[in-house]
Amino acid sequence: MRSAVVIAGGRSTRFGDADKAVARLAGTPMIRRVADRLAAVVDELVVNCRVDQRAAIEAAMADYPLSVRFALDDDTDEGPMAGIGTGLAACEGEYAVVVACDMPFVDPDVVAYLFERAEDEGVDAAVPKLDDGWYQTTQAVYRTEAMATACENALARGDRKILAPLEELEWLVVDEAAIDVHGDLDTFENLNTREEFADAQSRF
Ligand SMILES: Nc1nc2c(ncn2[C@@H]2O[C@H](COP(=O)(O)OP(=O)(O)OP(=O)(O)O)[C@@H](O)[C@H]2O)c(=O)[nH]1
Repeated sequence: MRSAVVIAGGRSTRFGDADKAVARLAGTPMIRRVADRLAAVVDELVVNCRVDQRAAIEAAMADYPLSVRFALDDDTDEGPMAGIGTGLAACEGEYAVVVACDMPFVDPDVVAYLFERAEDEGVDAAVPKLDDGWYQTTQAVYRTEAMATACENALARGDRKILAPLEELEWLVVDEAAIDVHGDLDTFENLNTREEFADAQSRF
C-alpha cells in the first residue's frame, strides 16, 4: 500500500487574503488538482492542515476516488516539517509521498519513480535534489513511521529545519537528471503569489 500526504497548513501570506490551497486554479481548487494527479499512484490520501481549513478542503475533495483522511495540526504554524510529520503519522502505507498543496503540476510518473527508488533500495526517504542545490523535501517519498518519528524528535529538540529529521535517517538523493528521464521537471513548480497563480491558469 502506498499513501500520499498533502500538506496545506501554511498561511499563504504571499498569496494574500485567502487560503491558496482551495483557491480555484482554472476552475478547480489547487489542492484538488494535486490530489487528482496523485490518485493514480497511491491508495489513500491524508490531508494535513489546520482545523479552520478543514471544511473548505473537505468540500474541495468531494467525490475523490480514494479514501481521504485529515491529520490536523495540534500546534499550528510550526512549519512544513511539522506538517509532514503529522501527516505521515496518520498514514497506513509503509511509504508515502509528501506533496505541498501548492504544487499543481506534480507529475505522477515522478512520484511513481520516487516510490520505486525508496522501496527498491529499502531506504527511509528518497528526496529529489535539483541542480540549483535545493532539496525538494515537499515532494519526496518517506518511510512513514521512521520519518514521523524523526520529525517528532527534531521538533522536540527545537529544530524546525526541513532537513533536520533526515539527519537520523538513511536516505538517498535523487538528482535532477534522473527525474528528467522519468518525468516532467515542472512537477516541482510551486505557486505562491497571485501573479504566479494567474500565469499558471493557462497551462491547464
Ligand atoms: N502544517 C503546516 N504546513 C505548513 C506550514 N507552513 C507551510 N506549510 C505548508 O508547506 C508548504 C510550503 O509552504 P509555503 O510555500 O511557505 O506556503 P505558505 O506558508 O502557505 O505560504 P507563505 O505564507 O506565502 O510563505 C505548503 O504546502 C504549506 O501549506 C505550517 O506551519 N504547518
